[in-house]
This record gives sequence, C-alpha cells and structure tokens, in this order.
Amino acid sequence: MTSPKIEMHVHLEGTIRPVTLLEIARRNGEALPADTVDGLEDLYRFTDFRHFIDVWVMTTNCLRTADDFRQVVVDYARQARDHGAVYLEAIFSPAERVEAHGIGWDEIYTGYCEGAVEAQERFGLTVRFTPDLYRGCPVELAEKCATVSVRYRDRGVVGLGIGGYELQGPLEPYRRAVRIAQDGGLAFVPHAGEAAGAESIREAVELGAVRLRHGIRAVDDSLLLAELAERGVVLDVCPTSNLCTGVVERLSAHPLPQLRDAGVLCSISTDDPAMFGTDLDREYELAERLGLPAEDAYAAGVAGALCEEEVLKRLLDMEGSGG
Ligand SMILES: O=c1[nH]cnc2c1ncn2[C@@H]1O[C@H](CO)[C@@H](O)[C@H]1O
Repeated sequence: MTSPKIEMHVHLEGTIRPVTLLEIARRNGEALPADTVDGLEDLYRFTDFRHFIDVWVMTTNCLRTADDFRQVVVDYARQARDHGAVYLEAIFSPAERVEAHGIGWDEIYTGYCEGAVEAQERFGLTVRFTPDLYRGCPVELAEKCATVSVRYRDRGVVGLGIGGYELQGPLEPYRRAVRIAQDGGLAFVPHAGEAAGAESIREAVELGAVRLRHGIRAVDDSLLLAELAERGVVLDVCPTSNLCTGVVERLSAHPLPQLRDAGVLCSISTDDPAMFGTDLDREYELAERLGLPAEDAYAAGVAGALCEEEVLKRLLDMEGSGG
C-alpha cells in the first residue's frame, strides 16, 4: 500500500498517455506532429522550457468534446488513485481550446466537472479544479474565463491560475480577471518562479496568490523566502518537471532542501506526468531523496488545499492515520 497523497499541481492535458492522445486525435480527425507512440515520445524530449510549452499547446489542441475532457479526468483519477492519491487539485486550460478551435466554454467545463463526479463515484478520489489562463492570453478572453470559472464554483472549480511561458510578460494585464475570480470566491493560484525569478513571485503575491505553482526560484531572495514561510504560502513543487523543462539542471541542484530549511511549505506533484514520464509515487520518492518526507508533503497539501471544509476534514483525518 502506498501512503496517502495529495496532488495539487497536475495539468490534465499533460496526463494523457501517448496511446490515448493518438486515439483521441484520430477520433476527432486532428493531425498530431507524430502518429506513433514512439514518435510522440520523441517529441516529448524537451530541449528547454519554451520547447515544452510549444509541444504542450500543439498536442493538447486535439481535445474537442465534453467526452474527451471527461475521459481525461477519469483516466488520470484511476492512475493517481493507484499511486495513493486521495485528493487532486487539477488544472485545465480552457482559453487555448476556445481560442484555437472555438470550442464552447460549457463543453469544456461540463466535461471536466462530470469527470470529477465519476472519479468520486468509481475511485473515491476527490477532484477539484483550478483552470489556467496563459501568459499572453488576450485580456478579454482571460476575463471571460474568470467569469465562467466562477459559474462552475459549485461544481468543483475552486481557483484560477495562470501558466505558460513565464518570461512572456507580467501578470498586470490580468489584474481584472484575477479580481473577477476572487470576488466570485475563487483563489488565485498562478505559476510563478519557475522559468523566471523572485520578481515574478513578488508580482504574483501582490496580486493575492494564496499558493504558487512551482515558486522554486524564491530561493534566490532570502527576504522573499522568509515572507512566503511566514505567510504560509504553499509551493506546489514538481521535481521531474523542473529537470525536463531545464529550469533545474540536475536533481542535486534542486532548491527543495533550501525551501524546506527556510520553513516554506512544499507540496509535491507530477505537473504533466505523461509528458515527463513520471507518476506521483516517483515524485514523492524524489522529494524524500531531497529531504522532504511524504508526511510533510501531505501536510503542505492539506495546508494549501482549496476544497470545502468537509473534504478538508477528511484529508486531515487521513493525515492522522499515517498520511
Ligand atoms: O510546467 C508548466 N509551466 C507553465 N505552464 C504549463 C506547465 N505545464 C503545462 N502548462 C500549460 O501550458 C499552457 C501554455 O500556454 C498553459 O495553459 C499552462 O497551463
């Protein structure tokens, strides 16, 4: 039995195994840059962060129907459950789908939300969502995305994030979108401090980020590090992802030990497990090697989770029983 785990940072589009992605692409008449499993796996050998984002957008554009989105949640929930997951806060990126293919917002949100209901019924795994905007996203599209996300609050959407190529530009243009989400009861959970440094993290915190996706570059600034620790801002750390996108050179250079020593709470996740060839057990294992025990990763998950009280209470009870 693997220990209970919480995963806070997983892009659902990045959980689709090559064989399933090919099947979905065929079903939807979409062309992929490779049409074999080996070909896709070659494509997943990323040269750097920019290359990773380009491939990510290209491949995930094959998703089209509510049933595709539902299937993606259910497939991953099954895998995550097998690795001990008891709670997932999953990311999906609706704006790219709407922009590239004119797919309806409700098609996307309904599909994902139905997947969460099915995951709960079939696997007893609770899934909540934090949709992502992307840096460079047209401002109006971002604001629309925030508005739709708020509408799905009672169906499992708990936050709004932003991802993409971090060096592309600041978060400032999205201030209003973030405000719409916050006013509607959603938390702001952006990517920051992954490919860019401490300034990017400061900007995110100033906009009200309650948790950070990655955030590892906080180690470059000791004042910021102390502030994150004091405010209890949880970082969702993904060791293999950082190596695959080249933002950390090798495991022994990973900043996790410094973050932990500074008292910053770190949860552990896979990010895009199919693209990075990893799973939740493996990430928890790497974290242990870097000096972060599974119990601490779980506790950081509980501290940062955005779900309702009732679910949180269940997660806390499991912590007491060895989580
Ligand atoms: O590790 C990651 N960092 C940043 N963005 C990511 C990552 N994984 C997936 N995305 C997704 O890539 C899209 C690019 O426009 C964004 O929607 C973001 O959510």
